[in-house]
Amino acid sequence: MVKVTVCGAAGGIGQPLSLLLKQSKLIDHLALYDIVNAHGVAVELGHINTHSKVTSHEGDSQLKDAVKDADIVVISAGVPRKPGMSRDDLFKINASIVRDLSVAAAEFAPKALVCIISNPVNSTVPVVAQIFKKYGCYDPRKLFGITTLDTVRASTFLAELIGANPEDVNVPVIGGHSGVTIIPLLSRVSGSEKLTDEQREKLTERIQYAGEEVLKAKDGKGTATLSMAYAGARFVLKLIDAVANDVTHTECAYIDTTADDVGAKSIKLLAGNLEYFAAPIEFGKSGIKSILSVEKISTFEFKLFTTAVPELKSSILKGVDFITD
Ligand SMILES: NC(=O)c1ccc[n+]([C@@H]2O[C@H](COP(=O)([O-])OP(=O)(O)OC[C@H]3O[C@@H](n4cnc5c(N)ncnc54)[C@H](O)[C@@H]3O)[C@@H](O)[C@H]2O)c1
Ligand SMILES: O=C(O)C[C@H](O)C(=O)O
Repeated sequence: MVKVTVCGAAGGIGQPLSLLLKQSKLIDHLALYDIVNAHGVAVELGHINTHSKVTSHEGDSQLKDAVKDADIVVISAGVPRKPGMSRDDLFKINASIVRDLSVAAAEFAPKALVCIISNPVNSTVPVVAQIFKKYGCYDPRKLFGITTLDTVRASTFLAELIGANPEDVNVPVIGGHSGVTIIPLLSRVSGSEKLTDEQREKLTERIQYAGEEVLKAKDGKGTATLSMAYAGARFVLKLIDAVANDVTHTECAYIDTTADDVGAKSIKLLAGNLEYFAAPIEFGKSGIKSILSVEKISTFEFKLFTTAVPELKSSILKGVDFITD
């Protein structure tokens, strides 16, 4: 019996993400939670003739049932950016939303694999960790900040430039999910050696600021939703497969670097003591199995990395300090 709960299910990301999850044969129970409109979304998705049962849960009083005994809790609840805002500007509102939802997860689904989409991911992931620690049920292997959209974008943009099929390109993206903390490892993809230095720099900047590209194109009406739902589903469906079929998958995600002491060494060699970092990971039904090495990076990528570290450190601290006893 696999239960997946989507928190923020009536939102711009939550709706298409729930639709994509509804297509999975591996989910038995898809629970949709939002403070508004979850019922309408759930009734409609419930008409789709795929395996999972869909339930709706609206408002605080129904949060417990939404998350109770979930195997996977996905949090996309919160506010998206408006023009002129940074992701960090969302912290004031979204940190409290993510905190309250993770309190419910810690109380009623303490063993769940928890996936965070709500921005600023670099800080909201530490908020969740602090809550699970407070409730005595923290397992660093089970917490994931979803950064798959960065890999999806980097792969699309690189494929365009080198004339490859985008489906055959998979660019690992490390660091975090915001501006300069987004570090695409273009050098890991064969064909990228064709790029000139100028192309590499421009491409890296486009990947780092692709969220702004969508924000601008939507002209004040939100940020990435559909591509995020695609990316979120890609990650969560792999996690579901891991849970249901006891198999191992690989993706990049923003994780607690203590999840795997051995793998974290390569990050720590680069970064000193960063507590959270986006890295390629292998995961199975109990969460992270190993953090894959990020040591072999180019000089250009190492420079990106050193630029990212101060912002990552302060974003992590902001999330950690948000939860006090
Ligand atoms: N990780 C990523 O790569 C990535 C990509 C795109 C967007 N995001 C972030 O995802 C978040 C959601 O974006 P969106 O476009 O779906 O926004 P949205 O406003 O369309 O949807 C958010 C939903 O959250 C709900 N919500 C608000 N407070 C809630 C609460 N306490 N409990 C449950 N639900 C609540 C709202 O009712 C709404 O339905 C934003 O923070 C955005 O910045 C992250
Ligand atoms: O840019 C945003 O604010 C949303 C998201 O983080 C993105 O990368 O598209």
